[in-house]
Amino acid sequence: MTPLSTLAPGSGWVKVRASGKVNLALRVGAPREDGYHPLATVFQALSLFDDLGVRAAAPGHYSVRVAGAQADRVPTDASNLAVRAARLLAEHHGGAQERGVEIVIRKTIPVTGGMAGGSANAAAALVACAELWGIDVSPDELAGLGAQLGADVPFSLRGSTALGTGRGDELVPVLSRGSYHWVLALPEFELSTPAVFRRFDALFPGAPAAPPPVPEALLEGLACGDPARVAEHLVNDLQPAALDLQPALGDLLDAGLERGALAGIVSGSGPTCAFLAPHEDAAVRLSVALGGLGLCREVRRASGPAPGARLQAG
Ligand SMILES: C[C@@](CO)(OP(=O)(O)O)[C@H](O)COP(=O)(O)OP(=O)(O)OC[C@H]1O[C@@H](n2ccc(N)nc2=O)[C@H](O)[C@@H]1O
Ligand SMILES: Nc1ncnc2c1ncn2[C@@H]1O[C@H](COP(=O)(O)OP(=O)(O)O)[C@@H](O)[C@H]1O
Repeated sequence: MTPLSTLAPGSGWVKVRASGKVNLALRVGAPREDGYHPLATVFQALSLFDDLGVRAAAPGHYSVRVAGAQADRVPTDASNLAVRAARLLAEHHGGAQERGVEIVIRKTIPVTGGMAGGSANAAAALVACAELWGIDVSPDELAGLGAQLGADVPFSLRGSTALGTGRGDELVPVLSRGSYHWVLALPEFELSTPAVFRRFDALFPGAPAAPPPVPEALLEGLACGDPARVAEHLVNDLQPAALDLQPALGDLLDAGLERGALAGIVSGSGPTCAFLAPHEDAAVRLSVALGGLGLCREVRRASGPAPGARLQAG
C-alpha cells in the first residue's frame, strides 16, 4: 500500500491519523421531521486508521488525492468529506477563498463499511487544517463543525468510548476498562447508510419516537473490562434492515459464531461484520478461519478503544 510518506513527503505537511469505529449498541427511534433518526448509541473507536496529510495551496484551491485498496470508491471532488471539512473550517475563519489546501489520504478503513471512514477523514481534516492555518479552535467548536459534516464526525474527533444521543452527535464519555479484540469481516458488497435507515423505517413502521435505551449491562461490562458481558449485550437495531437488504450477512455472522467469536454484530449500517473475541489469540484464530471461507473480501483484526483524530509527528 502507498505509505503516507510517499504521498505527503518532507516538511510543510501536517499529518493526522483518525480511527474507524464500531457501535456496541445502536438503538434507533422513528425518523424525525428532518429525516434523521434519533439514536442512542455506544461508539468504540478501533485501531483501524486512515492517515491524512495537508499542506498549504493557493487561496481558493482545495484538492484531494486518495490512496489505498478502495481508493477508487472515494470521491475526489468537492463532495469528499475531507475537502468539505477544510472548506467549512476556512469559511468560519477568514473565508474559503482566502485559504487553500492540498489533502492526501491513505485509507485503510473500509469505504461505505459502517465504520465511519468518511467521518474519520472529515475529523482528521478539521484537526490538520486548524494546525496548518494556525487557527486556535476549541474542542467544542470542532465538534460543532464536525456535526455539520456528518452525525459520526464528533465521535471521530474524540475517539475512545462514548455514548451518543440526538443524531449520534451529542456525546458523553463512557468508562471502559481493558482492550477488546475484534475481527472484522468485510463483504464484497456495499450498503448505503440512507438505504439501511429507509429499510429500517419500512420494517418497523411503529418504531417509538425515542430510541430504546442502550443496555445498562453493556455499560457495566465495559466498566468492568469484561468482554463476555459486553458481547452478551451488543445490539444493533439496524441489523435486521441490513440483513433484509443483504441476507448473505446472516451466513457470515453464523460463521464467526461457529469459529470462536463471543458475539458478532453488523457494524453500524453495515455491511462490515464485527466479531468480539475473548482474547487476542482467539481473534487471530478466528480471523484465519474466517479468511479461509471465501465469504468475504477481506478479514482484518483491530482492538479498541483507540484514540480520536490526532496530530502525527513529522
Ligand atoms: C449509522 C451510523 C451509526 O454510527 O454509522 P455508519 O454505519 O454510517 O458508519 C451513523 O448514524 C451514520 O452517521 P454518518 O454516516 O455520519 O451519517 P450522515 O452522513 O450524517 O447521514 C447519512 C444519512 O444517514 C441517515 N441517518 C444518519 C444518522 C442518523 N442519526 N439518522 C439517519 O437517518 C440519513 O438518511 C442521512 O442522510
Ligand atoms: N474521504 C472520504 N472517505 C470515505 N468516504 C467518503 C469520503 N468522502 C465522501 N465519502 C462518501 O461517504 C459515504 C460514506 O462512506 P463511509 O464513511 O466510508 O461509510 P459509512 O458511512 O458506512 O461508515 C460514501 O458514499 C463515500 O463515497
